[in-house]
Amino acid sequence: MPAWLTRQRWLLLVATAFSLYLAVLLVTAFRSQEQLRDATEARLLTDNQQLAIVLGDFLSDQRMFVLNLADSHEIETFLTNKALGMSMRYGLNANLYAIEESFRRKLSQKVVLGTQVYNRILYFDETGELLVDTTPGTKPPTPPALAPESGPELTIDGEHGRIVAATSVDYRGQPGGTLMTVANLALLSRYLNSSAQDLGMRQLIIDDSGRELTTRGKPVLGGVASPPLAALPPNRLTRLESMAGLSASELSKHYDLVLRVPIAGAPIALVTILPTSALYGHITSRRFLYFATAVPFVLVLTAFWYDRMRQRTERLEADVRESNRNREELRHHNDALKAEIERRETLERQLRESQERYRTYIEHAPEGIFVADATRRFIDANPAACTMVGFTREELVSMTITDLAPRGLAEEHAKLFKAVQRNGPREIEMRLRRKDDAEIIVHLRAVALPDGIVLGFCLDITARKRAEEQIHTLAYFDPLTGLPNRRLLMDRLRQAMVGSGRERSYGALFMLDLDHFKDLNDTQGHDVGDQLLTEVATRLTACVRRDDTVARVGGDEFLVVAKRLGPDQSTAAVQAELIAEKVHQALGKPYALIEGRLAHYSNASIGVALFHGQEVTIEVLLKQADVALYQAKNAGRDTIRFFNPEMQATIDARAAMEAALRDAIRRRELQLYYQPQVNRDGRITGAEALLRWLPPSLEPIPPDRFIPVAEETGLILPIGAWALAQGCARLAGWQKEPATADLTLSLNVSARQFHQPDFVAQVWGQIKRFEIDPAKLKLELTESALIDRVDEMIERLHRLKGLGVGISLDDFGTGYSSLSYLKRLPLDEIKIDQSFVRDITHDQNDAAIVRAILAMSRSLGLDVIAEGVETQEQRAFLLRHGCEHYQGYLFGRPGPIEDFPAPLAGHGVQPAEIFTN
Ligand SMILES: Nc1nc2c(ncn2[C@@H]2O[C@@H]3COP(=O)(O)O[C@H]4[C@@H](O)[C@H](n5cnc6c(=O)[nH]c(N)nc65)O[C@@H]4COP(=O)(O)O[C@H]3[C@H]2O)c(=O)[nH]1
Repeated sequence: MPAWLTRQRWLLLVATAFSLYLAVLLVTAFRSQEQLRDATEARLLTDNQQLAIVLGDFLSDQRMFVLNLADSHEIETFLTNKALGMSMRYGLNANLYAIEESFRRKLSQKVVLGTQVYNRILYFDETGELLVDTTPGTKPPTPPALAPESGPELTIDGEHGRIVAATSVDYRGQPGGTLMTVANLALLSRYLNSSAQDLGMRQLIIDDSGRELTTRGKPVLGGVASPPLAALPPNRLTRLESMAGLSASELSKHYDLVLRVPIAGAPIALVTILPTSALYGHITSRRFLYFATAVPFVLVLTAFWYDRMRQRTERLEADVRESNRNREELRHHNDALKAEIERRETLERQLRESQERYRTYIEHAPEGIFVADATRRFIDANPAACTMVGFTREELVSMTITDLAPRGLAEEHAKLFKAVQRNGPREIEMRLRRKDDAEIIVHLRAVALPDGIVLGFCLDITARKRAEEQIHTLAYFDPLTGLPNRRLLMDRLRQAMVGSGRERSYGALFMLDLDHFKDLNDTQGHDVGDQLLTEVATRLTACVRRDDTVARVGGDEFLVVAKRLGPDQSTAAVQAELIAEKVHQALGKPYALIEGRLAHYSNASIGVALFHGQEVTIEVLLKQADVALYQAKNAGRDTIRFFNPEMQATIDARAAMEAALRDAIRRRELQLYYQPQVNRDGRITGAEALLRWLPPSLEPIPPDRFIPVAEETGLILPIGAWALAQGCARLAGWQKEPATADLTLSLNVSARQFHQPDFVAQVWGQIKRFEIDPAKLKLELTESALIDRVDEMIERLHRLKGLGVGISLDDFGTGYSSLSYLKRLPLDEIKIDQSFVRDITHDQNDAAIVRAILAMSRSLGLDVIAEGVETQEQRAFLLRHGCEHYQGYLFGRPGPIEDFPAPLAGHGVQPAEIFTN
């Protein structure tokens, strides 16, 4: 079945076919019914015409009858006698009597349908006198004036219900009077179809005024003339409703059709009125047929219309569904669009706000912010940037980044710019040229943006850099000779030892001491002594290779580190001896002091210790050189001595020290001394706990002697743990008394102790154990404790800070820290080393270092405490330059807690047993 032939279509087709079939049937029926209708009408007409002929014949008989009477021999006899002059009395009356008798006979003879046709026969003479009357007694009708030779005249007298026929009597060309017959008008009704009434039809005869003359049964018109009936077109079936005057008449209530057939020879007509049903009752009504014919078409049309409507409805429904779906989609799209618009508006608003916010940040940012496009041309700069380089914003936007480069650095700046564009953010320190041609150092953070734009955040670190450089120079170089000082020497020596191990070659440490230098100083003064030291430095430097190190580590003490002396000990020893000899000779030459006016001869004692990698620690190596120097001096000065196995005795002494320390620990000969720390008003704010070895019946052994041994041997770990517990116990005691509750306690932590992985846990354990306020505990760390595994140590410091403990950086200035490194440490306090404080009032360098440290600490927001303050001058100097915390003999020496100023001494809490071995 094809797709288009759906169930509905199938039904439609069947309905159409059936309807067409029905239509054909109906048309056929319609046509046959029409024929039947025509035939019925024709028969009705024929019937009526035949009846009219019969009636016409009847009337014609009347004429003939009167004509025949006029020609009767009785009348002729009469007229002849009359013409002969016979008088009435004697003959004519007899003739008239004969006429009358003859007439009477004729009357009775003329019978139609069993009824006598004529009622009366009358004969008038030519004057109009009635001669013969078959029915005397009633008023005779008036004879009409007939023209001679004219035929008989027939008058229908509806009023009197008679048909009067009159003819003139002609006697040999002379008028012989008038003869009249009167017939019963009702006789005509006898001819009318009696069965018509049964069929619902009525037949009547009307005159030319429309008056009803005869009727069978009840009169139809009720005696009233109906002119429209008389005016009906003859022999045609006419609908009453179409006729003026009849359409609304009483007649039209019962009848629909009328047929008038004129009757020949008289002014009358036969009228048949009938209802449609009487004529067409057996014929299916045309309306029905129309209707029946129309039904299939209507059905088909309806079906088609229905199908169309159904299709349109389906289409409409589909459209509606589609449109609903579209509307739904549209609504979704609309909602999504609205949400998107709202989201974008919010974003735009946020963007605007954020742009304004960022613009404000940028405008007020302390950092200089430069923006350059892909061609390196500045397109924006904030006020801080303009201030930094001295150009206005308008001037800057007409410049490129290389215009800010100092002479010779343009290419480097351009390269950096390209590198940022290619590889992303860069952080670098660089130099810039100001408008006044001054150079500044900036810390630049450059980031690349889309479209090649580069954003640069600059911090002017010129002042800091200068201070740093100054600190560095002052901290690592001997200001008199320009040689590295002890700190730098230690660093170089450590590097040399590491390098020696890596390169598998020996190196040597030379320790020199000028013989009798003190004498020169004392006799000629410090200036001359300084001249000698400067010259010694020059000669020493000339004796060694460029990458060897010559350092001045004390008044007349010099150290030389020589590297790469050979792969084996003997070669190295030879090389070292050569160098020592060379030095010895160089230093032994005369010195022209005081501008050549004083010739001075000086010798040096030299101790040499070879090293190979890190077979011994740096401290041991120094000790070895020291021992060798000691030997040289003992040997009468001006000599060179190598450290040798015999010198091992000194080392052994160290081992003995370790053993003694172990015993001391066991015997609990260690004790914490407390040295007060004060503020600018001299009020005690806390104390530093310092370890003391107190052997019975001997002088206390200072920590400088036993702590290095403890560190080397690892004994510092239990000692440090004990000191921590002891310190916390002391703090707990202080916390109990209002007078001491605010005191802080600084505890020294050695590098080895700090490097223990569980160190933070140990500290926390003691804090919990003694329930102390962690903020009152300060841990003092030296820079050397933080040099290895920097990130891990910084993270550990952060965890300590997280406990609430304070962190103090001990011996500041003696280490190697750069400011940028220090910035990363979470410090609370910096402790200026006593070596700087000692000569602060008369040594410009130390004073400058201390000033720089104080300024730097201020900028980093750190507290500063100066240690080793012994004099009021030192305190005054420090106070003047912003140092507000002090520690030193001026305020109190380290001592047992009992010596601590009352009432601060009392109330200690004894920790439990501390030593495990
Ligand atoms: N000339 C002079 N010296 C002053 C003055 N004021 C204080 N001092 C001394 O300076 C040193 C300060 O301690 P430090 O720098 O931490 O230096 C300490 C510290 O590094 C270490 N040390 C002391 N106790 C401990 C401890 O419990 N554990 C660890 N790991 N090291 C400790 O031993 C070093 C030396 O300690 P001490 O001999 O007690 O020496 C102490 C102290 O007595 C002064 O006005 N003039």
